[in-house]
Amino acid sequence: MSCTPTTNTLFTSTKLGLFQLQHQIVVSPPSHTSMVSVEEFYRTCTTEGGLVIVPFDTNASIRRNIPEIIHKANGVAFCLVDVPSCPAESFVERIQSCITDAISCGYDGIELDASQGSALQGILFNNTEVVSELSNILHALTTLITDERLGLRFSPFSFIDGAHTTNFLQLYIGIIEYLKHIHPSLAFVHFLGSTSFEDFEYSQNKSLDVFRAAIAFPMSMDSMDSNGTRFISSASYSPDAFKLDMSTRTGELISFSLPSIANPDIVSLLRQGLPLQNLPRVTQRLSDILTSFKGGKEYVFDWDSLQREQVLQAMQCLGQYLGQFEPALSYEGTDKRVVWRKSCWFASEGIAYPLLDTEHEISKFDGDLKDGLSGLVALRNSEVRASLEYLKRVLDSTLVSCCHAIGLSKDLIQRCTVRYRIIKYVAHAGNPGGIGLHPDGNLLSALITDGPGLGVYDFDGTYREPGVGGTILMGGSTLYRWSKGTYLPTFHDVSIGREQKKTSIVAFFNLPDMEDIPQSAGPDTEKNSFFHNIRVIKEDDKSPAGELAPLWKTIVQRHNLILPS
Ligand SMILES: O=C(O)CCC(=O)C(=O)O
Ligand SMILES: [Fe+2]
Repeated sequence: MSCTPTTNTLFTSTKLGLFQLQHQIVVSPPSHTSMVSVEEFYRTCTTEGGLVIVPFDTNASIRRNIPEIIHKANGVAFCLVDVPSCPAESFVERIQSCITDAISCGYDGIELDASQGSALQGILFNNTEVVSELSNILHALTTLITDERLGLRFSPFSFIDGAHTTNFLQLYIGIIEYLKHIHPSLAFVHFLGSTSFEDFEYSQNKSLDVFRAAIAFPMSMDSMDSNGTRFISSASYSPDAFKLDMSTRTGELISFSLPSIANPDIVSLLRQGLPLQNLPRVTQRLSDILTSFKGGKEYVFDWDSLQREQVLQAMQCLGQYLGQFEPALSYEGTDKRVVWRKSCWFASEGIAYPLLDTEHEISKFDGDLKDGLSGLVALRNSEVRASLEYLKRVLDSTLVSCCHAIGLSKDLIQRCTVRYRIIKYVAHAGNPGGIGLHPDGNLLSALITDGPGLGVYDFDGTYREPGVGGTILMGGSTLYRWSKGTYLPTFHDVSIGREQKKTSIVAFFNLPDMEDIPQSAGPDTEKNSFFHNIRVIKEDDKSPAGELAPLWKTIVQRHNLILPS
């Protein structure tokens, strides 16, 4: 991740509302990361006279200190305000009090958060009159702050209550038109085109051009002047993307969120064309994932206590919902074991995309349609949907880290799809049962389970039972094939006792079907792509003479297994 030193307009002085900035890079650390010390971060953040956006901190003494630290480094400090889960009736009052407080702490301006998960986004998009609702809210704030000190943050590609509002493009264009006409001196609009997960930002790979163009109109995008409302974009930029010279093309400000945490001197690194670092914790995790997958072992992402509580609550909700299903027999594994289970599945176009909710869309996925249709019915239950969306976020976040670890290209990650199966195991007519030993037939699986039963069989002969306590990541047989044997699939089974009940959710992350896929660099230098055909892979996985045969042989030998023929 390095590039030649840049001399583009990114590093020229520019106006933002009342302020003169020394460059066009915006530092906007996310609020959810556990920073070692918030104050320490801003102390080491070399703003070089740029804009720094600071999430509103509930700790009053931190709130008071940060603007002064930023001002000492010649920066301009805006405070990002949101009142999480605030009901619509008290929103204006609560946000007014945050703004008053932030101004008294010495912030130069305010960024109102209307991005995914914010109270304002919820209020606006649950309202049929989005623009008039926004107009009322902004009107109530003008007594506290002038437009020149105010910005707004949006994430247009995110979803609300599980789906995009049907006409979201028109809605955002409507908002921009309104802002241009009624609040022409608004400092900026900040559009996010990426989602922040625990370790990495995930680009939605959708262009923000339509919003850029709406702000610039009637001028063209590349002649956007710096006097009016500025456009700030945030789209998981890496220094490589700077070769595109975005800022020169559009005159916009470029915002960095998650990468700034590990690189508080990001402005100077970008100026010098130096690579950005990952946090030491992330670097260590990527290396541990690689080691695990090279040995065919699972990798577990631990939960903190809050996450554990939320995960188990969501799992309980899914378990209860599945309780009403008719049980069905699982497929026969290699060892002919079967288990009664209640199950359905959900699909999404990819990481950070909404769960699909039409039969037409899910029918393209590799999975039995009957269970897929049960999934569509489940999504109509708002509690179930909320639990699924929460778990999807947890699972997606671990998948993103694994993709980085195994070196899946940005483009290829975007083309992969995910199917989420929820399973409740029930006693098999009073008899113990299970799912036979197998590797999953896809690229990567992320699994959360609320009880014991999962067993992992290592190539070195060790057996482990990773259970409740973390998100379990396993390589599949497609990862083995795609990586030309560099990563081994994780062989596992499920054993369910007489009285035992357990609920699991498995995210099956896979390459696009029936397409040529570029392969990772491996020992075979001649063949750099392979044709991915799920059906052929699944057949070959089961065949005693297939590509997995030597792997089966090792597992059977090392674990002294006798598989029924
Ligand atoms: O439920 C579990 O613990 C594992 C499920 C599994 O291996 C599968 O569905 O492929
Ligand atoms: Fe499995």
